Amino acid sequence: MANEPEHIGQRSESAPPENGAATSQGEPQGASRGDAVQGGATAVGGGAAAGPPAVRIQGLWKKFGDQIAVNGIDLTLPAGRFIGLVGPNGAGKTTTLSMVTGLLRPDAGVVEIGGHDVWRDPVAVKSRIGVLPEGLRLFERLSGRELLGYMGRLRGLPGDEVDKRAGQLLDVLDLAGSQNKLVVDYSTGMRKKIGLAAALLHNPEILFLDEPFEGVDPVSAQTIRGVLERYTASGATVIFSSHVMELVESLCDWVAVMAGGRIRADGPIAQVRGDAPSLQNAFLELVGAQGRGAGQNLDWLGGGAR
Ligand SMILES: Nc1ncnc2c1ncn2[C@@H]1O[C@H](COP(=O)(O)OP(=O)(O)OP(=O)(O)O)[C@@H](O)[C@H]1O
Repeated sequence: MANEPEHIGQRSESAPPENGAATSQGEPQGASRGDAVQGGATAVGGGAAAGPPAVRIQGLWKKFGDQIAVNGIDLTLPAGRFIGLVGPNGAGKTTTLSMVTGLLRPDAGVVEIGGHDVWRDPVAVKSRIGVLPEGLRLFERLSGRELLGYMGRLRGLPGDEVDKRAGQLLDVLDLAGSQNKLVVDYSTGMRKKIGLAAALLHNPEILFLDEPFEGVDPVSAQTIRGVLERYTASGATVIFSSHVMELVESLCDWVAVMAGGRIRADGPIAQVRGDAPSLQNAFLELVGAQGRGAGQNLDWLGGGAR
């Protein structure tokens, strides 16, 4: 199990909750590389700050009908890191993040945030985390400024503190000019930014972001990046999912690779990258996509040659 020091080269997944998913235990574990580089638990003990890890996941399972979305994962993510959760479409990233942040109840498994059980101790957990979920639902009929005011009060912050923080976040995220516009009229990127501001308002210890850079222009991406780097420099933890490997490689110091509902590798970026020239190459190898054809069967496709 991931909570015990494991031998490198051995990733043991937990048993399924009942008999439902037993067949998956017999599936091939994907690239052997994944087995060789998993390093969450051992590396945490080997130098990260003392105290509980940011996230400890044990035997986490979720099925939707016959579809196993998350296949009994064990994962320990250290505190104070910039962590990327990567994986192909349908890997189980959003389902995992939803269960970790208390938005979706697992079929089985335990999740602890900063040593607190997400389902047994939700108040302690929710005061420590900020979340920018996928498909963020916002109060559309509030202005950006009103939304932050409301979220700040929900978090129990005094009104003048909410005003101060909201004003600063709106400025930094370049939303000050749109603060009185209704959220329903915000663009995709503006929604991401106001969602990020709402997630940061109470100064959480751990920030979970599902695809924070999707639909965000390069200038705003740079701004978000700066805010997140400043945030982690204070010792806080960012955990975000992404498909953009260059981004993960340049931003993160820790990565977990998911595919088919399982963790294929996790640990410091350099360790997961190994001898591969880039994280992208390592990723393709880990998820078994290396050498996948680029549409050779589409022999009819070639509009330019007409
Ligand atoms: N509410 C749901 N009902 C049925 N199946 C679901 C549901 N949510 C997720 N799934 C399935 O679970 C699997 C994992 O989906 P998930 O959204 O967690 O993947 P992901 O890694 O976030 O993918 P992407 O990168 O495309 O966003 C997929 O096969 C998906 O179809």
